[in-house]
Amino acid sequence: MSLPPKKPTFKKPAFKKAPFKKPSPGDRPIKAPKPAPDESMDNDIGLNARLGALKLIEAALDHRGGFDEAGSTAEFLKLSDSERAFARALALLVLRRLGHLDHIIHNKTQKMPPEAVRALLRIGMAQIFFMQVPDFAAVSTTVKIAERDNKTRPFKGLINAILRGLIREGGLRDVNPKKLMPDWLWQRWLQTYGEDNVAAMANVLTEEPATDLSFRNSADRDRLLEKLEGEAIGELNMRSSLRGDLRHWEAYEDGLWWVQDIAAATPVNLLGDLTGKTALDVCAAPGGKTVQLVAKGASVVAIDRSKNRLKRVEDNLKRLGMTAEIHNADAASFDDPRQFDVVLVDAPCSATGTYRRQPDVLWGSKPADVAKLADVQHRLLDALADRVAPNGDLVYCTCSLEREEGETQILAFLRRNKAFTLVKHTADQHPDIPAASIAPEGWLRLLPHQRKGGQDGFFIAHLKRNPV
Ligand SMILES: C[S@@+](CC[C@H](N)C(=O)[O-])C[C@H]1O[C@@H](n2cnc3c(N)ncnc32)[C@H](O)[C@@H]1O
Repeated sequence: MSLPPKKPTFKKPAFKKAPFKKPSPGDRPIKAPKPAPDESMDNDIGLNARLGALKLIEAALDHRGGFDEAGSTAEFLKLSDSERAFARALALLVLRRLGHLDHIIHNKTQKMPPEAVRALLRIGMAQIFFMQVPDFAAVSTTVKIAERDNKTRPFKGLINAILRGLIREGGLRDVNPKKLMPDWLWQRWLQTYGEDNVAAMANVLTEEPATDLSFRNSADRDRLLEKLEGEAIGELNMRSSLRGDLRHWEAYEDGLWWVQDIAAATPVNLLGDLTGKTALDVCAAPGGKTVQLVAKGASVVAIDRSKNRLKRVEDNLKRLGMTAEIHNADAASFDDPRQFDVVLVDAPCSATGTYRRQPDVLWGSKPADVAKLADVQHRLLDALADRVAPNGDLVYCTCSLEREEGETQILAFLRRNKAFTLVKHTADQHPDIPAASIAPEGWLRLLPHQRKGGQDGFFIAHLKRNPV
């Protein structure tokens, strides 16, 4: 088949930068670490960053959570700030586009090359197509890394030829969305959500997610809209088009806002004013919803099983000048007889809904994870039901797109617990939530493509404990 005329279907995106601030980890796209003046492009600085990216990708593909583990090893932490930032940015781009990149490799080779060679081609292509890295640097560093290893050395000519050929072709062609994600997830979501939805959900991967912020009050949000280059997307929420180190963004030090995807902010947004009420946040870390509950006026008890992650709740509360009672405990066996006006169960889950920001969940998750986590959610719900005061609210949510962790879980809970009734939310009550994200049953099933610019995938059910 002959190629269409050289017409790139992809443009390197232009990003707005935060005013006059230094570059930061997570800032994308990013320049490759600069070579020292007397060194050629194959200097160790550039190579180390790319080798770091390869390690992150390998770990992410190996198992769930591998990306974060690899990012906290001593070896990775030895890299300089700019090398780490580059490595993370490159690895995330590869993971977001993995299906597409592998599809290109498949088309360009007669026989799929070994995994180590594919890994190199992926990082080369991601730099060429999506990063502000000069094409020659992307090619030469990739070939240089290939030369270092017996397994990849014989393929360095092939790598060089493929990457240069792609540069000559001038850009990426669109790809069937089915190629963008692992087949098992595509099939699963196809069954659950239908073809149009699953294709749109896959295409979300091709967009760079913006940063959403939650505020203590709408007056601060409105006042800061311009400075934070934001768009109001909820009563207390903003979508900012800024990039870069958010510690330098307006009012960060004043603790007026925190980063939180709009979907993640929605469970607490559903609750009204909580002044004078008590709230139990049982899977609290890193604390995004804890601080929302405090901001709404509740006295909050926050629990998390992970000591390390709980430290982040403490740090967040401190920065925002807020307080909560904190416990490091397993919520399923938390020995505390108190009942609360609000109990929030933001349960551990497969996190498949977070794939826009954490594309590693697509490739590290396995079908068996969902069943295991559904068991944990079941246990947590049963253990916590009695902590809800009569007439109190129980909000259950997961950042998962799997029914077993959402709809099925809540239907089963309601069958087991006659003391609870589902609160039916409607689109009329919530003009800020995409109407398609509110299910006829009254719970919320937020799909990533249902909001312009995307949102995390979430399931949210709001239950009321009946009065005695
Ligand atoms: C989805 S995250 C919570 C996110 C958090 N609510 C927020 O908005 O920032 C799930 C949390 O549940 C915690 N967790 C898992 N199992 C738990 C258990 N049995 N008891 C308490 N916390 C648990 C994990 O450590 C993790 O921090």
